[in-house]
Amino acid sequence: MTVTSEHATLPPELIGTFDEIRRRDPAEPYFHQAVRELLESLAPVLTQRPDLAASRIVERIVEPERQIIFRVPWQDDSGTIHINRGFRVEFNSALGPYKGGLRFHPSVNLDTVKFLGFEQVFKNALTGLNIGGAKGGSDFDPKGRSPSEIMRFCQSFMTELHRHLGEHTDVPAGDIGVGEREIGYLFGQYRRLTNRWEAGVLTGKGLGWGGSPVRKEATGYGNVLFAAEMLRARGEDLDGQQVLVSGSGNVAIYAIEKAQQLGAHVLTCSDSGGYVVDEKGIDLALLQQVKEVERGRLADYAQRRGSSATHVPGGRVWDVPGDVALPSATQNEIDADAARTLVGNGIRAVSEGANMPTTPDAVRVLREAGVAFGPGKAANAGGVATSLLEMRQNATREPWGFEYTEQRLAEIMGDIHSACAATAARYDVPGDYVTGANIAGLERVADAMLAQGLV
Ligand SMILES: NC(=O)C1=CN([C@@H]2O[C@H](COP(=O)(O)OP(=O)(O)OC[C@H]3O[C@@H](n4cnc5c(N)ncnc54)[C@H](O)[C@@H]3O)[C@@H](O)[C@H]2O)C=CC1
Ligand SMILES: O=C(O)CCC(=O)C(=O)O
Repeated sequence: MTVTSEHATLPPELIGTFDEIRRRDPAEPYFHQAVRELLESLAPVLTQRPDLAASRIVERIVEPERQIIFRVPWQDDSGTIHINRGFRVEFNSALGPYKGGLRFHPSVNLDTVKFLGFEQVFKNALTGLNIGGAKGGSDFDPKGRSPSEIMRFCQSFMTELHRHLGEHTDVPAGDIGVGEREIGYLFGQYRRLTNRWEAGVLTGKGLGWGGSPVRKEATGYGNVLFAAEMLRARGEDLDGQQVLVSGSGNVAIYAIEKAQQLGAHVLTCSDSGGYVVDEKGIDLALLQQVKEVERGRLADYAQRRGSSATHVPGGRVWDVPGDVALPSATQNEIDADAARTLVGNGIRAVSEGANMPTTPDAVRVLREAGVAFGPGKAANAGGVATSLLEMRQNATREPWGFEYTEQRLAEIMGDIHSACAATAARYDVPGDYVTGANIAGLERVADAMLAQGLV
């Protein structure tokens, strides 16, 4: 083994493990990035827990339990046949049934799904609940497709995937391009194929047929609650802060709502066509009308909002000065250059609503500048945690109210923040939420695996 500068940040005993991952799956850069980020945090726990190395827990944890790749044929409205590819990576079920969302986006490939599934394992462990980790999706592009095309695609996707699912086996939910509408089509097809009303097999369902209050809001709300906890630990709060949000989908919209409820001034949001800066603060009702109801573009928001809002085609929200950044669109959307701009503009906290939105170099820039940094596996865990609350309501057939469910979410986010902070302090890196989240998540999964024999 040749040790190179690329290995400098890895614990020496894990260099071989990391090289082996790259040798086996050389075309998976996102997965390598996610694994490296975890391994870089593990030196202190490996020193204190020699049982982990002896049982080769890290080598086992980086290998998915199962990867499913399948053909998804479907017909568009004009009768043309399309063939997409479907994926489900069932990464780890030591803590409970596989759990994690489905992403429909043309960029989806095995690498994307694998990195997301890997992150999901530790995120789900951090919730303190009994859920394993998985992720799935397809390279299907829903943009511009009619509702009946979306329905036919979902039906074809589920026709293959259903044999791998079950409320005690694997429970998907939404992610990019998959919301309540798509979950409805997927559930309908699952029910037809299995002849079972098995509500707990999918989460993110509609409220009238087994969904949970607050699931739709949970990821965005949870991320803002996590950011508020990080600020509180520094003697600050969100009231009056200038907040930058990227994205304008599910996570972004409900992050904006909760930040505004807590007194923040949300200046920005974005989509793949560009971003909006609104000096009066984002008008949530208008944003929801444009994005959730009309499924339109942000340029329409700026046009209808009047003089307070500017639409900037292309570009990035991170050039706008602000106090708190909530990246809520997609992976690697804050690079080192954007991070330096944020730091130069006086950013005080960055909390990841999206999965892996900050590149490793950018994370280093932020941490070295003393910015409070909430990694996605902790900060955006409110969505999956509320999915578990949905499954709980499905199992008992007892629906909860909005306020009660939101209170449970707030408690879970507070507990996740405390677990990360306490673990960071225990390993002599107080305030380092990355190390805290990685070690706390890994230890919970590892302990379950050790208790279950050679799994
Ligand atoms: N929906 C959920 O419960 C959870 C979602 N997440 C993560 O949050 C992020 C956003 O997901 P959702 O809001 O659910 O999806 P969504 O489909 O509702 O919205 C995605 C947003 O990101 C933007 N976007 C996507 N790809 C982009 C690209 N390549 N360039 C620029 N903008 C892009 C879209 O324009 C849209 O505004 C993803 O990283 C997802 O994995 C994390 C935890 C839970
Ligand atoms: O609610 C879920 O099961 C999964 C949410 C998700 O995909 C995520 O946390 O990234």
